[in-house]
Amino acid sequence: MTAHWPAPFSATPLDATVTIPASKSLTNRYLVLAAIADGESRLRAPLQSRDSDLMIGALRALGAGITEMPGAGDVPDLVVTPIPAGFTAPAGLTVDCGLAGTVMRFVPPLAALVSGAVKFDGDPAALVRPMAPIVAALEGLRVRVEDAEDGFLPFTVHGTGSVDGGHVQVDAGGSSQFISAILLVAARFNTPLHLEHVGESVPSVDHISMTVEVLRSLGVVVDDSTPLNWIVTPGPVAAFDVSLEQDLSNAGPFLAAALATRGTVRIPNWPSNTTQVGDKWREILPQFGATVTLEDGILTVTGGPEILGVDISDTSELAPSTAAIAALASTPSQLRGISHLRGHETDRLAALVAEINALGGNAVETEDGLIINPAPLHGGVFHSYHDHRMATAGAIIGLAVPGVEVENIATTAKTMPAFPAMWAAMVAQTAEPSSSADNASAVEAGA
Ligand SMILES: O=C(O)C1=C[C@@H](OP(=O)(O)O)[C@@H](O)[C@H](O)C1
Ligand SMILES: C=C(OP(=O)(O)O)C(=O)O
Repeated sequence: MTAHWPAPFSATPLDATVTIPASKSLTNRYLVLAAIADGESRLRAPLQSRDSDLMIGALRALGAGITEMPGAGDVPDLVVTPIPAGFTAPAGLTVDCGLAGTVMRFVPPLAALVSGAVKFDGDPAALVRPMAPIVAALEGLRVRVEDAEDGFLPFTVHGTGSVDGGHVQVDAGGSSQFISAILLVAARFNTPLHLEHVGESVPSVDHISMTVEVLRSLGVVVDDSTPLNWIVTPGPVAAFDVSLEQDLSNAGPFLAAALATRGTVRIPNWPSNTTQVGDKWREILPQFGATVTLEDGILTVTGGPEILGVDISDTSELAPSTAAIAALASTPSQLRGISHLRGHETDRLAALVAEINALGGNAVETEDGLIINPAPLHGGVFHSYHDHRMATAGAIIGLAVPGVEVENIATTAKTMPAFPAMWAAMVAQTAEPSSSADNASAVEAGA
């Protein structure tokens, strides 16, 4: 059994500069689109992590050529040649989705565009994540999906090499990825796709906007003028050469560190214009009493003298970090509109309540989120549930509460394998202020 990770505690305010690896959501979208583009594409400084590795493995298995090439920095670029026309999946192919929502939702519609049977499987925790709407959408597009009656992985997609579009209804109340998945490949359908959401409200709508914006940037015509309806016109996906933005959602724990220690954390190269939901930290953190500035591309967050409670909706994948900050606040917080977190890497609402309360906190689950009341926290084990954002939530709390140990910190490899080293280096910058410039580059290198 791996030892628990003693979360670094900082009795003094941090003063640190951190650079974050590339966005998971952008890397995995661009990888899928490169696999169906009209020529060779290049991803510069992409994410290197378990989720991106799983996507690369899936796309290679489906016929795409993906090669590492030296990049401008430490991270190699990826050069992608698209899936050849008429590709047939090798007999017995199983795609390992791990625990990656972007792989288990985005790749099955792509498998429908090649010939042959492709089985999708994943980690034990992946086998309880909702998949029924993807299966229903594929079946609505007249794609045969085998063993999918229970609405979960594993199942097998029987592709015929082409998909006709048409009007498809999908209930994306459980995940925005059900919409993104179909939209991403729809330009390669034979006829226009009209995708319509039916059901309760769609979560994580920023991620759907990201999908639409990325598609448009590659010449795909998407009409989203009617709310909850998307029409995609068949046509080429233009081959591309993109530099990936850093992951602004994964910036969250580092920015939260400024609040947890009443210190300052700076992130250079913050994009001035982005589709990432993580840009919302600029709205969220001031509500907790932090000062946030964006000048010359440097995002600077300084924690206030105390953390104020918040009442906030639709934090999507930012919710675990937001809850961790709320657990350190001096007034109550309510997080709303995140019931779908029950279908993320784990049931995040139950997990956050269990782990915050195990440290002496006072968190309760509501129908659509969490209420977190102020309470003095103490040290103890913070369990991760194989969830990278649970692990980083434990790290945030551990900065302010001595004696927190995070179980399975290695699960951060899902989107940020260097997290433990980056976190230690961030804390070390403050411990040795005279060498802060050196430490800044160590953090940037993820050393
Ligand atoms: O499309 C994407 O890249 C994502 C969409 C969101 O999923 P949900 O809509 O299931 O929240 C988000 O939480 C996930 O981390 C990434
Ligand atoms: C929900 C998340 O991931 P996934 O892409 O696996 O859905 C997440 O990263 O917070």
